[in-house]
Amino acid sequence: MVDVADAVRTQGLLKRFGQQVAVGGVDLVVPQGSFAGLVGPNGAGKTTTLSMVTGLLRPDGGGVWIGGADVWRDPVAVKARIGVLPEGLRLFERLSGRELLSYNGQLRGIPKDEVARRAEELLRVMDLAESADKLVVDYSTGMRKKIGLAAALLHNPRVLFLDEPFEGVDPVSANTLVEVLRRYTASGSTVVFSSHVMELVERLCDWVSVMSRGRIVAQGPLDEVRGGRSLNEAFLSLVGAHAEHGGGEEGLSWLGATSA
Ligand SMILES: Nc1ncnc2c1ncn2[C@@H]1O[C@H](COP(=O)(O)OP(=O)(O)OP(=O)(O)O)[C@@H](O)[C@H]1O
Repeated sequence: MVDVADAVRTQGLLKRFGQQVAVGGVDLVVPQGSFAGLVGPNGAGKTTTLSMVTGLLRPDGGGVWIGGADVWRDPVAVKARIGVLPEGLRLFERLSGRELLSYNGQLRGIPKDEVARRAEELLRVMDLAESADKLVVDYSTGMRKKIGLAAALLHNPRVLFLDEPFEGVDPVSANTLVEVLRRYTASGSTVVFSSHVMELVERLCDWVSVMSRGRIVAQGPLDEVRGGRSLNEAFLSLVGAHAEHGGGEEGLSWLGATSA
């Protein structure tokens, strides 16, 4: 049964690329109002999962529900409820930050005056007011993440999906992002973000899903998944650090200074 109290739920989500199973039957659950982290080693299937959950990549099997609505049967209704900051963020480079927000708001069908009001507030909160008329192509990595997040928030979605939102973002900008996201979840909205940075997930999240090799290997409230350890220790024991990456200290005997 699909519980509408869940912001996100997938059942048996499956994706193959040729012979390779990238996502092999994922049952992801994120309760409403969570600040949820999706973690896993490189290639675990996080981006592929998030792409299917947000309606960007068609699954080969299984289902996805957001607030109880089927993403692939009812995409228009679902897309009105979600905001997405995808990996490798593609933006309209030849627009200014302000124009980008205005264009996004109009695409979402929000009245022009309201778009302008929200855009100004978002630009101010994101510390982008001074760069609002600069072209996006001239933005730095952190500025791109911030304008991408502003664009994803403009229509006030109920669930926000962020793929590696803090990658390449300096600590000051990261703090700004965190403050905005905290305020957003405090009002009952849900954030789902993927990350490799365990300390960040531990600091921000109250819910964690751990993926390894295309499957969920642990999922639940942060403290339950940690089980009295640091999230990093729990993560390493869950994903089997040595098995997954083909051993640790052995090999590379040629690397480093030698006395010979
Ligand atoms: N378009 C594609 N074509 C072929 N294989 C793909 C494609 N996209 C992903 N894969 C494969 O699917 C697997 C999962 O990739 P995915 O990008 O979802 O992992 P990830 O957990 O997001 O990794 P990372 O942390 O490195 O970003 C990988 O083995 C990857 O090589």
